[in-house]
Amino acid sequence: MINKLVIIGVGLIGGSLALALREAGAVKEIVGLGRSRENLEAARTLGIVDRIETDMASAVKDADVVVLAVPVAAMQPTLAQLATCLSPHTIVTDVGSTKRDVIAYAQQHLPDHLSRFIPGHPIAGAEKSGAAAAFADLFQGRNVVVTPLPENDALAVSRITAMWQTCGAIVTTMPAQKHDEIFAAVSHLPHLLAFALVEDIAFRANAKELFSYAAGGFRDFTRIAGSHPEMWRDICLANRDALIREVDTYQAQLDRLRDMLEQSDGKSLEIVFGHARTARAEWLAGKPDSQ
Ligand SMILES: NC(=O)C1=CN([C@@H]2O[C@H](COP(=O)(O)OP(=O)(O)OC[C@H]3O[C@@H](n4cnc5c(N)ncnc54)[C@H](O)[C@@H]3O)[C@@H](O)[C@H]2O)C=CC1
Ligand SMILES: O=C(O)C(=O)Cc1ccc(O)cc1
Repeated sequence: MINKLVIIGVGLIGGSLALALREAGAVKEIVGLGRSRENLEAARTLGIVDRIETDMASAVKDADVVVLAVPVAAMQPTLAQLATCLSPHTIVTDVGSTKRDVIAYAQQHLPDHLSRFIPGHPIAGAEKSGAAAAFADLFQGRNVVVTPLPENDALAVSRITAMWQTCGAIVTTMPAQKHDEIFAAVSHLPHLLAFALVEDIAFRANAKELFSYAAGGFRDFTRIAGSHPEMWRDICLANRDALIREVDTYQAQLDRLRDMLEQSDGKSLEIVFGHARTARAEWLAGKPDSQ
């Protein structure tokens, strides 16, 4: 049971966590803090938070758990502010999509609180944002990756693990470096590609005509280009070294396919498409559901 939970950034992820914990009866009081008054008011009206605060010190006073659910570049100023008013017993965790940068900010601003700063990343979400997009089931059956620090208190790690398990999530742990490399490949690269494809089509002279004929394949491939630009700017920059390596690898794959086209090498194209189709089917078959 969490007596006082503070969510900083009550958007899709912070709001969904609040709803899931409330639905599970695992929290007594939820306080919301954030940048946009309008979004916070919506969060209160929707029953996501019990009350909203504008002052960090009064928000986090005597909190058991503080969850940082702001875009990753906003983690630094948020941690700097938090450092001035955090109670020693409060456990702090984050939901950022990148982990090395957030950990570096925590090391910089909370050097004496690292035993209770537990880095985390729920692998669940959507292209929607804001409190109005939040829903309690978002984390059911989804993975949450925790990247513990050597300084972490074992009890604090188990409390954050239990918090996510209460939301129906499956918690795994790994080093932050490995986390950032994995998500560069399977999350950050696909988002970059989706944005790039839509950008490429949208600014052609005949864009309107092209879009008018785009069908389900285009919609599926580009769904994530509907994601929040500020959030994805921050993620791509925070993980730019790993993401650049993935862009280069993908570029090499495109060059390979381009050569096959130039050579009219249908046999090789079919082999690549076949491998990809089988690999995708095997991946989907191993997942608990099809998201
Ligand atoms: N959207 C997704 O699918 C996923 C996002 N994440 C991570 O979760 C975090 C939050 O993302 P979402 O909930 O999707 O975004 P969101 O845009 O729905 O919510 C972010 C909230 O933070 C507030 N905010 C922004 N800058 C702030 C600042 N400087 N100070 C205080 N509040 C501020 C915004 O007003 C908004 O309410 C990000 O770090 C993101 O990388 C993690 C997993 C999935
Ligand atoms: O919309 C989708 O399919 C996503 O990929 C959601 C998502 C976005 C960011 C994350 O760090 C994790 C999951």
